[in-house]
Amino acid sequence: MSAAMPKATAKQYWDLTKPRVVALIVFTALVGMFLAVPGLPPLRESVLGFLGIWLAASSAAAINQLLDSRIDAKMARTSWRPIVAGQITPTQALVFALILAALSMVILVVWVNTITAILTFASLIGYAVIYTVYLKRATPQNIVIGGIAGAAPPLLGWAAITGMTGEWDWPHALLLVLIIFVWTPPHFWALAIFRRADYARAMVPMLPVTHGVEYTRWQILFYTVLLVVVTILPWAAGMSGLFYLGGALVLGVVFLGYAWRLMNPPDEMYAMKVFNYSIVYLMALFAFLLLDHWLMPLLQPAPVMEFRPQP
Ligand code: HEM
Ligand SMILES: CC(C)=CCC/C(C)=C/CC/C(C)=C/COP(=O)(O)OP(=O)(O)O
Repeated sequence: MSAAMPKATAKQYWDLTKPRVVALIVFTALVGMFLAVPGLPPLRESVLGFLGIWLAASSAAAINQLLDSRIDAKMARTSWRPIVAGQITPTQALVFALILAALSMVILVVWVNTITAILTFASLIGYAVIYTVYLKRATPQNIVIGGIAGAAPPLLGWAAITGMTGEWDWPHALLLVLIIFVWTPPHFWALAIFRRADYARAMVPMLPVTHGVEYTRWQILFYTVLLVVVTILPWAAGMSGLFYLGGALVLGVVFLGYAWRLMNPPDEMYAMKVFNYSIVYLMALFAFLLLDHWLMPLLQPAPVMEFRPQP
């Protein structure tokens, strides 16, 4: 290895994959897997599907950092990242991301199914290329459109278990995608309000930069109301029970409280409180979906045995 080539550590490669974001992404994929069938999903498709989606999301995050390193260098929040800090070279990052993506595709095609591989690859391209290269730099609606890729994982998990067989219940899977899709704007714009100076310096047209903080707060409130409405749909569609509905409504009312308070916040840091809550919210909402899926059958009344007297 030449002197110019830094010796990157495992921790730096780990950071390249945005591990905490990806952890929540694969959790939503896991919930999609569990909701796809009654009882427990098959072990091979679950484990290898999970691994394939995790590798693809990690690869997408690494490509994002590779293509965004010039923007990341200009922002206080991201200037520590391994490519910006010179700990990992762009070539090393590219090779690493391509290995992860190739491993993911081999695992999904060989041991899971082709439709999951295709959808996962589309999500990878959607985030790493379409969002990062085009949308992020072009329009304040970047994260709304780009949010489709981040919202896809429950569908990927679902597809890993059912494939496109007769059991392929895509409308229910799409409800989970819709929830994350509508959740993304309040999640991201709360952070973007707090970090707007960073985005302005890096010339990234995020909503608080292009349309101001006041307008962004209204948009957050609008999407949070919409979020509470769409989180009722899994119950309305008969996919989840009252346990889920109760959890979703409590979580949703708290989120609405945060979004409402953000209209007139006590301090600058309040937007970060909303952002942090958005993460707890999504984690807890998907945990409710999962628990409800397991609890519902237990709460059903046992079938009444018909008693026939012996002749
Ligand atoms: C286009 C869609 C999205 C955008 C623009 C976005 C943006 C962001 C940004 C800028 C951060 C701060 C990251 C940092 O400082 O390193 C963040 C953090 C986070 N995001 Fe998102 N996000 C999106 C979608 C998602 C999705 C789909 C999930 C999971 C299902 C997610 C989960 C998280 C988590 C868990 C964190 C906290 C990471 C930490 O504490 O280090 N995000 N997001
Ligand atoms: C295959 C598959 C399931 C792909 C998932 C895609 C994925 C990893 C989505 C994460 C979304 C995210 C962190 C966006 C922020 O990017 P940013 O560039 O705006 O944020 P930054 O400024 O922190 O880099």
